[in-house]
Parts: sequence; C-alpha cells; structure tokens
Amino acid sequence: MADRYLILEDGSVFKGKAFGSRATTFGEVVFTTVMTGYQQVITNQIYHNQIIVFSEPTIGAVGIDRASYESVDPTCKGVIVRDVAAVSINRRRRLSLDEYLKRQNIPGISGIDTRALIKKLRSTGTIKGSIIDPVKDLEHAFDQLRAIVLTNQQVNQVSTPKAFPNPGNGKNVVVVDLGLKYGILRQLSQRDCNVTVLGYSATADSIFSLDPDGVIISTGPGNPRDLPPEVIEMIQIVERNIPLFAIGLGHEAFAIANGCEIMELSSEHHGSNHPILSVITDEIMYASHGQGFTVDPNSVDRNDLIVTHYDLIDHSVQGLRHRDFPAFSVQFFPDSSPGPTEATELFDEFMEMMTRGGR
Ligand SMILES: NC(=O)CC[C@H](N)C(=O)O
Repeated sequence: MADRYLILEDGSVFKGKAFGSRATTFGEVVFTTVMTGYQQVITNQIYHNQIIVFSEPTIGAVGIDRASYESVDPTCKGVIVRDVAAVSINRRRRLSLDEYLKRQNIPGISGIDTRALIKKLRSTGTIKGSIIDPVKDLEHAFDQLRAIVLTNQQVNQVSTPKAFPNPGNGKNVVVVDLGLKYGILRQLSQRDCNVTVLGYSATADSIFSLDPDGVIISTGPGNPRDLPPEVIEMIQIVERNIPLFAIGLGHEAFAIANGCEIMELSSEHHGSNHPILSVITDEIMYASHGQGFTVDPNSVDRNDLIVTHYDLIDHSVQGLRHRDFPAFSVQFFPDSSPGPTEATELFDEFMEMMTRGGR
C-alpha cells in the first residue's frame, strides 16, 4: 500500500497507508466514537466537507451492504482509521470498504495513530486538514490547506434539487431535506407514511399545497446560522399550523425560529452511546449523535419552549417542544441509524401527534 499523509492546519503531519480513492481532498477533521455502523456514518450527509476519524481501532470488518446507506452520494472528504480490516465478512456484504471508497472517490488512510490524532483534535477543536500524496514541497501543501475556504452553503449542495415521493398508505408527511439521512425515511416507511421529500427552499405554501398531516425538518451539514433565512421563516409559519418534528440541523433551525441562540460545542458529539435524559418521563436512553453545534440553554425562552431532553455527559440541550404549537425537535438521531433503537419511539409520538391533528 502506498504512503499517504494527513496534514492539519496547525502544522502537524500524520503518515499512513492509502486505501480507497487516491484523491487529494480538503475538509474539517472530526472524530467519531461509533464502534459499529461505519457505513451509516460515512454516507451521512452531515459529514459534507469533513474528514472522519474513527476511534474504533479496526474499521471495515463487515464490508458495505445495500440496506445501510444514509445517502446515495456521500460527500465526506476522507476516512481515517487505525486499521482497515483485510477481510470483510457479512451475509449482506456487497463490497469491501476499500472498493466502496474507490467508487465514491473518497480517500482513506490507515495506519494512523488515531489516539494521538484524537487527543490533538480534543484540544484544537474543529480544524482543517488535507489528505495528500507524499510531496517534495510540504510547505506548499500547507499553504494550499491554509488558503482553502470551505463553503458555508452546504445545505444547498446536499439537499435534493427536485421533490420526490416515498409512497405509502398512511399519514401524509412532507420531509424538508436539509441533508436528509435515509434512516428518517425508513422510520416513516415502517409506519406506512405517504412521504414527499422537498428541497430546502420549500416554502410554507408549497408544503401546505401537499395537504400534509405532518412535516419533518431533516438533519444536515454545517453551521445552522448559515441556513438561508427562508428556511427559518418557513418553520415559523408551518409550526403554527401542522404537526412538526425537527431533527438535527432541523432542530437547530427550529430553535432559531423560536428565538434561541446557537453556539459551537467545545467538543463535538459524534458517536452512538450518548446518554440522554427525557425530562418528561425521567427516563434515560442512549442515542446516536452527530453535532458540532448546540442550542444555547440560556437563550431558550421558557414561555414558548420546554427543554425535553438533555445530554447527561455535557448537559447540552437535546430536545425542545413548543408550548402552544404541535411542534417538537431533537438534536440526536431518532432514527437510530446506526445506534441503539430506543429513540425511534419519537416517530411514534409524531404519529400520535398527527392522529390528534396537532392537538
Ligand atoms: N445532526 C445534524 O443534523 C447535524 C447538525 C449540524 N450540522 C451540527 O453539526 O450541529
């Protein structure tokens, strides 16, 4: 295997071995602690323009299967691992991780001291990095990395350009795609919902014209403060009229639409075992996370919103519910893809809310 390098904007260099594509890429370097479900992570569009470091030492042991994609065209910029499994075994396996990354033009590096890298990321926070071939002029590679400006119009790049259906015989649901992960569609299919997915620029009128029983605002990449203001205005109209369930980036947008401030997490959450306290039931569940931003708890107007869920590790806000409108949101992934499945109950709550017609 050929040598490849991960360089970081703080000047550090990590040498490893190439797998996947040999593309040269730039992105924000983030780490995830998931122990299973690397396919769901790599294909999740929240990782648009990011290079994902896995803390789990060996990745790739079950290959890639047809049922675990979270998007058709993943847009992460690289995969960094300690070891990539030489053999992958799983009765559903269709491809090895290496073959899949080659097809998707995503580079991988193995043989990295991921523990040292993650310790560094814990102190630097989100940092730009680049995956490169061995070069004579490393200074030039660093100059290129420092000069690169990553887009902040990420939702525009991953949201569907055209509406599409996911038919069913039950509740009529509109999903607004900010970078939708397919786990949300799987949960709605399991409940026989008749779904229409609309792009991020959907207006409240275009949503109402589909006569939905409920609306979901999806997960997505980037900083919620960079969302087009139209998305926030759309939520402000929809939440008054139709049951609304907002997830991930959708949750952050729902919070902004109701006057909350957003802040950066000092340590991002990417993993599948965060303990979450449900304030209403006083129960703890484990949930799958992917977030760099969070709702500032001091900015939540308690006259309008109830904080329904907290993260028990850093006490960050993980769920909100409107006091007057049939609208609620969660920061974590309720579709549990990958991760523990107890959070999927939130889709049942959404179904009940639609059955009650938002009352
Ligand atoms: N879970 C998501 O949808 C991610 C939201 C947002 N991009 C964040 O990093 O906080």
